[in-house]
Amino acid sequence: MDFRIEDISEEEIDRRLSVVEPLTDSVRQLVDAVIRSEVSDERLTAAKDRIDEIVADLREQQRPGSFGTPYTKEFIGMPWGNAAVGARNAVAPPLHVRRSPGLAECEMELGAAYEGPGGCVHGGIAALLLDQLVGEAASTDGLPSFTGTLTVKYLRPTLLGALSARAEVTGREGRKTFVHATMSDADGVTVEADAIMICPKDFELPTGDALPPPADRRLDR
Ligand SMILES: CCCCCCCCCC(=O)SCCNC(=O)CCNC(=O)[C@H](O)C(C)(C)COP(=O)(O)OP(=O)(O)OC[C@H]1O[C@@H](n2cnc3c(N)ncnc32)[C@H](O)[C@@H]1OP(=O)(O)O
Repeated sequence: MDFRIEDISEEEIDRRLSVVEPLTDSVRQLVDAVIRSEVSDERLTAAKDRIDEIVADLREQQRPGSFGTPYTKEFIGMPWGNAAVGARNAVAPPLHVRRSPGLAECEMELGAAYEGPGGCVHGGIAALLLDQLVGEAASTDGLPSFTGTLTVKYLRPTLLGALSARAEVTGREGRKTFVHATMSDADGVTVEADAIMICPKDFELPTGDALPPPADRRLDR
C-alpha cells in the first residue's frame, strides 16, 4: 500500500482542494453532458477535439501510476484518486462522508453516469459506494481495514436521484470488524450490505514521533 508522507499543513490541503474540486466537478458535468447531449454529430466531434486538447495539456506533467493516498505528518489522508470519495476523481459522485465512532453516513445525488437498469442505479455502483462506507465506518478507530467479504442484498430498484447511505459497526472480533450498511431513497432502504472488514496481520503504520496514537488519528480529507 502507498503510504507516502506529504508534509503539508491543513491550510495547504484546503488550498489544493479549492483548485481541484471545481475542476473535478466540471469534469463530472462533462461526463453527464456527453451522456445526455442531443447536439448534432458535428458539434459532438468538435467537442471531442476540444477535450483532446485539454487532455494533452494536462498530460504534459503526470504522476506515474495512480494518485495513491498521501498522508500528512498528522496522518490526515488525501485519497483524492479514490473511486468513491476522491476529490480529483470525476468518477466519484463524490461521497462526503460524516464519521463518528463506528459510524459513517452520507447523502449523495446519483445522476445519469451511475445508471444500470434504465433510470436506476447500477448494482455495482451501489456496492462500490457501500464498500467505501463500510471501510470508513470500520476505520473510525484509526486503523485501516480491508473488505474481506461484502454481501449485498438489493431489496428493490434504486432510482437515480437523491439518496443517502449509512454504515455502522456491529461487532469486532480480533482483527475482524463486522459492519452493516444501507442505501436509502425517500421511501426507505433499497440496498443493504454486510461486511467483514479485516485489518491485515502484516499491516504496519508508518512510524515517527510526529504521529499521534491510532485512536487519535485524523481521518481522510
Ligand atoms: C478513513 C479510511 C477509509 C478507507 C475506506 C476504504 C474503503 C475501501 C474498501 C475496499 O475496497 S478494500 C479493497 C478490497 N479488499 C481487498 O482488496 C482485500 C484483499 N484481501 C486481503 O488483503 C486479505 O485477504 C485480507 C486482509 C482480507 C485478509 O488477510 P489476512 O492474511 O490478514 O487474513 P488471515 O488469513 O490472517 O485471517 C484473519 C481472520 O480473517 C478471516 N478472513 C480472512 N479473509 C477473509 C475474507 N476474505 N472474508 C472474511 N473473513 C476473512 C479469517 O478467517 C480469520 O478469521 P479468524 O481470526 O476468526 O480465524
